[in-house]
Amino acid sequence: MIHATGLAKHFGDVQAVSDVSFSAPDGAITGLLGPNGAGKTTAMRCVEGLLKPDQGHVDIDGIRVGEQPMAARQRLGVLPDQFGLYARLTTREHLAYFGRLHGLGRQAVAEAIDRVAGQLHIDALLDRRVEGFSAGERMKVGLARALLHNPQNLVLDEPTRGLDVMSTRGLRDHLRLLRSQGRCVVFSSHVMQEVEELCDHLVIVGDGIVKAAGSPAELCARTGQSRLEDAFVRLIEAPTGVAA
Ligand SMILES: Nc1ncnc2c1ncn2[C@@H]1O[C@H](COP(=O)(O)OP(=O)(O)OP(=O)(O)O)[C@@H](O)[C@H]1O
Repeated sequence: MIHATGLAKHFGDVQAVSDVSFSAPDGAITGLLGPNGAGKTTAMRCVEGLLKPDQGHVDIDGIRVGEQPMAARQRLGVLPDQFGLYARLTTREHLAYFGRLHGLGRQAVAEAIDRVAGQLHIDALLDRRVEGFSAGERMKVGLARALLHNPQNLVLDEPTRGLDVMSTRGLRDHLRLLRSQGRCVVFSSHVMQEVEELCDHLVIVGDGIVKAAGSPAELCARTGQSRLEDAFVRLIEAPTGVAA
């Protein structure tokens, strides 16, 4: 379970996030949805412990990220923007490196690689260099890396960017599987159809604040719209506080 409370972060003169709070429960997929520049990535990076917020805090399974970053990271898998892979390593070397960073021993790393390779059907990629991989292949390696230490919580920043229909469907199925296992999944997206299909809970972020939160059906009902896209536009354009 992930709780973000009162996050604020600025970069020079830019207030990227002013006040973002949300809860992402276990056994659910939570979507952070917002227009370009809304502050989604900044908020996610605070959750991941990659950015220190100016204000506010994040708790992962009750562990405060700012106070116990290593313990929090053990509970969290991250699929970063652009998948963050080292082109010169093979998939296996890549996964082994990250497994060791998570403190897994040699045998545990080998077992974890076998497990994620089976889950994500990437056996054929294990001994190839990441360089030259397609977007879908890179995504799978990034996801395998995120799941290697079997985390209870998973955050993904725009995971379907650049993926074709089959890879997108494969990812979607995998996120549903993780939900059915009781994991907490948070992802950011611009793609309305995707969040509508996948998310149990949506957090609408605009201008660095949370404009509204609820299930897709609740957000449609609250704004009197039948389509999520129309509800989203209403919520983003609503004066601060009115729609939340
Ligand atoms: N490292 C940085 N330095 C300066 N400004 C930044 C930095 N990171 C983010 N910003 C600014 O903060 C604001 C929020 O950016 P952020 O990337 O969090 O938004 P986003 O909702 O993820 O956008 P997108 O959907 O376009 O990826 C933007 O105005 C962006 O230019």
